[in-house]
Amino acid sequence: MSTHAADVRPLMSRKSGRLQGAVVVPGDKSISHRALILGALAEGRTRITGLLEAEDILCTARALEALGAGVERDADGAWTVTGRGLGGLAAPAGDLDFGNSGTGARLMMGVVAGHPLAARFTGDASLQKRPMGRVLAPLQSMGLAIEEEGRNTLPLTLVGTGDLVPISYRLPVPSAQVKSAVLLAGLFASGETSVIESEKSRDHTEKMLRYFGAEISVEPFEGGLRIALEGRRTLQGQPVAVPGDPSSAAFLVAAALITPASDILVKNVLVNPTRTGFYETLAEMGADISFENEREVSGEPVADIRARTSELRGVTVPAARAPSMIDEYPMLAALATLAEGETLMEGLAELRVKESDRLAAMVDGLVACGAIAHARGDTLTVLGLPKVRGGATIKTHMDHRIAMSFLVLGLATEEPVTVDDASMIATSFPEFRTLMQQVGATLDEPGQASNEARGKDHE
Ligand SMILES: O=C(O)C1=C[C@@H](OP(=O)(O)O)[C@@H](O)[C@H](O)C1
Ligand SMILES: C=C(OP(=O)(O)O)C(=O)O
Repeated sequence: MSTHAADVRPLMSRKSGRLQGAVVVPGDKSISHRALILGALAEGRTRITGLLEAEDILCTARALEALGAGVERDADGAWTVTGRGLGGLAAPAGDLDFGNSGTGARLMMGVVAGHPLAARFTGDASLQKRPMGRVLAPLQSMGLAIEEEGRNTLPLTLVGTGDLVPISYRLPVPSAQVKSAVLLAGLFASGETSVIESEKSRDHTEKMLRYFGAEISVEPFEGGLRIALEGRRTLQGQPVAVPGDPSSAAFLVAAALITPASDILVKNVLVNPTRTGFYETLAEMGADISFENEREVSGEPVADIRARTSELRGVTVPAARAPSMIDEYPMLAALATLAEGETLMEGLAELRVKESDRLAAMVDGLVACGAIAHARGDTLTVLGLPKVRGGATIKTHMDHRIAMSFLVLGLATEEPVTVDDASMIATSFPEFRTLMQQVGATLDEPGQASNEARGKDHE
């Protein structure tokens, strides 16, 4: 059971002046999970530079180690994974604990499915509420067995097999995690496994599989895409340089837009088009942002993102854009409170099954801050105001993105914004507070700010 309740740490942000500077955000979370996993399934060694050293990723690293892969942090900060080859992982001695990470748990289900071993998957209180049926259903049709039959949430004991059968699977939900779990399982099945998606979701698994030597094709299919993988092909360990996470960069960019006279450069950010919906939306809202120094790193497009203070206007964000900015809606919703007019965000059903129900958490928190927001079905509407009051303590529900989004909003509200627990930020972006402070943002523990103020009164 998680000991999370004991570590709860509130954090407060206050109206900030000019933010400026150049920062480097930590490595992309999605690519980091995949580099560790493919490294473990490959022959030979995979050296990873820029790996995100956050809780979600460390959980995946520990799970792979428990399954027999070699995972080590080198003295220079790079990580080396010693692969066991396809099908070479072994039964773990204890539970595989994925903490707060949906990606880690779901991708690793595809890996365990292809090995003749049993593993008990578990996670924290948030992860234990999240739906796993979306991954278990296709994996079961390939041959995975579940000890707790009929159960779709963790903890679960999964029993894999050396005899997976390939499937052709049409994604019922737009999810890169489901797509990736099926493709990873497909590595172990003899013949072609294919996944059909109607909206293109992040494609890091496909790209990295190809890079490690898998036989994989991606073709247009009935208005969407069909990804086909030939099973039982050896993967070869490769060097991987992980670029900065655009989902983490989003918080710094957003902070620059809503604080006066700000100018921030976030360097070395992944700008794969399956991940840049937030930046596209910001441009439509009139934000002063630009991609500079565009280049390619390990087969992924990378750029430095510059953001300056901007007058934003409300826009309609179409449902088709949701997969490419799925984790950025909390931040966008917070920004929309300060844009002129209405922002309508459509097609957000998936937000209800993230680390928290993000639609509900955003509406509740925004309304508590004096903003105007409501959710109807899978649409979120926010009406911008010239000023937002703030002055609330936000319930973050063990959700890192809710915590970071409200801390950014608090830099521009009239009164400070407190989040009830900032500890979950460590799951994806442990350097958040340091980097925000480095560019000039005012973030402190709630008691700390009032002590400082009191100290000043006596000076
Ligand atoms: O594949 C991935 O790395 C991810 C996919 C997305 O989840 P879904 O697959 O549930 O959309 C995203 O929200 C998550 O942060 C990372
Ligand atoms: C949804 C997220 O991650 P995961 O699904 O891996 O928990 C996220 O980081 O916003």
